Amino acid sequence: MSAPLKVAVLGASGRMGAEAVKAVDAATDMELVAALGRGDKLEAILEAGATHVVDLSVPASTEDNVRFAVTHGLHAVVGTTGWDDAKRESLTNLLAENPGTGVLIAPNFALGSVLASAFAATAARYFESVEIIELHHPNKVDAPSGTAVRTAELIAAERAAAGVAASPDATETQLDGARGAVVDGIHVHSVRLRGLVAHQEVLLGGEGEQLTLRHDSYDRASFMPGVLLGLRTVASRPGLTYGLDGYLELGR
Ligand SMILES: NC(=O)C1=CN([C@@H]2O[C@H](COP(=O)(O)OP(=O)(O)OC[C@H]3O[C@@H](n4cnc5c(N)ncnc54)[C@H](OP(=O)(O)O)[C@@H]3O)[C@@H](O)[C@H]2O)C=CC1
Ligand SMILES: O=C(O)C1=N[C@H](C(=O)O)C[C@H](O)C1
Repeated sequence: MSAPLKVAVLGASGRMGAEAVKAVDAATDMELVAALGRGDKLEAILEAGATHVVDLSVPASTEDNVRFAVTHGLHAVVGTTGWDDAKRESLTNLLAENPGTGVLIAPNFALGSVLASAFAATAARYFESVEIIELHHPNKVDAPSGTAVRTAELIAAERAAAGVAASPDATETQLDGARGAVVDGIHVHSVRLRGLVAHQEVLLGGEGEQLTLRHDSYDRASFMPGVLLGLRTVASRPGLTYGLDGYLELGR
């Protein structure tokens, strides 16, 4: 049997971080060597001998955390939101200077969510209209969700490749925001409601019909198989992988 992966969790006291600490602790092929929160020195990861980092902190700190890990040759599995095109490009350049190091940025670790986004992208070329509704707990710090942004990107890419026109919309809005945010031409609506965890619907409309693809995370345990899959795979995938779909055989 190979030696256990030595894992450090960043954002360890948060909703997701605490769940990841439990999941890593319970995995027989992993050893939790550090659990860091706000204010802890990143050098503690090195002192603990970590080979892998899980970042589940906040958008304001995730870039510094991951760049620190990569600079020291540690593989990183990242669930924190806020990784826009410019930040991912800059990270790709840093990874080129540190060959052999892998980073997975996964907007959503739930396998059902990853599949739902892939199904939505496949379906999107066959429908005239498409919009996304994401629904989350009210303590979420950002909107739209990283998952919705990623889903919109995948849908837009498929529609562009198929030469599908923009969704029809003759609306003149009376109030700013009434039609949600627009990501790559796709309207995204964000709901924040007590009692929710993480949910998304992709609405696909055609003449006389609608297809709705909905995914629900009722518990943060739903994200843990994806976190563990990421940890087990990331070292064998040097460079940056954006989306857990990159590690799954989705037949696309
Ligand atoms: N990819 C996925 O599947 C999922 C991703 N997420 C994303 O993960 C992130 C965290 O979500 P959630 O757990 O709900 O948020 P929380 O606010 O519950 O947790 C974030 C934690 O990070 C801590 N923190 C702040 N700054 C730092 C730092 N510099 N280094 C280390 N830790 C720090 C916070 O401490 P303090 O409280 O003191 O600020 C807090 O404990 C979000 O971006 C969210 O969108 C969430 C669920 C699933
Ligand atoms: O903050 C959350 O809770 C979640 N964040 C991620 C996102 O922004 O997509 C993943 C999931 O939706 C839960």
